[in-house]
Amino acid sequence: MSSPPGQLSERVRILVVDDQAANIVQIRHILGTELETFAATSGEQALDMCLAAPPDLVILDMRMPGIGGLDTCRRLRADVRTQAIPVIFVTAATSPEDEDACWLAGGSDFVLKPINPTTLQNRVRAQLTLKIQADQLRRLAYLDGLTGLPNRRSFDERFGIECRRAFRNKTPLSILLIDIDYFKLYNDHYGHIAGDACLREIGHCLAESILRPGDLVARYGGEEFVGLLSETGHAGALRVAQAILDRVSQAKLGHAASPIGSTVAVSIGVATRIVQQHELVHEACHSLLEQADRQLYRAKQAGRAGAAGIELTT
Ligand SMILES: Nc1nc2c(ncn2[C@@H]2O[C@H](COP(=O)(O)OP(=O)(O)OP(=O)(O)O)[C@@H](O)[C@H]2O)c(=O)[nH]1
Repeated sequence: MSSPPGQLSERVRILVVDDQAANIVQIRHILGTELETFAATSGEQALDMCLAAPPDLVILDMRMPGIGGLDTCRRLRADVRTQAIPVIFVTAATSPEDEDACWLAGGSDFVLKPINPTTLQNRVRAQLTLKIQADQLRRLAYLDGLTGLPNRRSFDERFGIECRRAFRNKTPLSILLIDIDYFKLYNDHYGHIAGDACLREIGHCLAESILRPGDLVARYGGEEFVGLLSETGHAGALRVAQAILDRVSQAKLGHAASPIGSTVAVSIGVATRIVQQHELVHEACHSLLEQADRQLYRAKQAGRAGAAGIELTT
């Protein structure tokens, strides 16, 4: 399959799902070797594969034993981890009801059997082009352009999800607010371009210190970053804060204008809480952020280059 220049240059992965091995072979042959294809022979297997490593496109046989193509598509759409994967149905059915069922299940397009190779190639190309563009937009919307870390919007969305999870499971949730010390003086002394490079370097230090898969580190705004540590009690959060202080200190980024030392340092405010049954989740989480901000202020007042924390038990 030859792709339009510049459109499908990324290495894309396509999952072909059909209970008949011969159909899988035919589709893979039509798509050629330029695109990476892999196969599943049931809806159940396809769902597992999509969760383990989401493909860029699923080509799905409508009628299969087990959960079938329509149900497989519905389940992909119902899960946030897989809902953005486009699905092209392959179907022998031609009635308007069957067509409708494909769209209603969340299909992006469909191709009739017997498969016309050119039709399949063109529809695959169209869906992949849209998917790549949508991925790029998502990246722009959710990543901070300067540091490459998740941005404030990513944090806000994840914070809401983690607050509700912490409330359901009665597990502690910790927030770290991290602020570069005397960053205005850094900018004044070295200039804004060096300031931007410093922000990138600190972002890198944070990403290396906040390591658990469920954790998130994001740029909160300006020279402030935020760490979200799910299922983490106060002692654990203070340990992560110390790891950040150590990592930033090891980076030895010169700060000749700093009143407190010769290298860039950060201050960290830490707050931990278990959301109680009687509380409104939204308010409890808002107060967690507020408390982390107060602790950051305390860390600054205490001389900077350190952390202050509070464990909230209401
Ligand atoms: N280079 C650069 N500077 C930024 C960016 N965002 C915010 N800043 C600067 O960060 C500085 C923050 O200064 P302040 O809030 O006064 O705090 P500070 O100098 O770090 O002092 P303390 O926080 O009290 O230790 C300001 O000079 C902002 O212009 C950015 O994206 N790039």
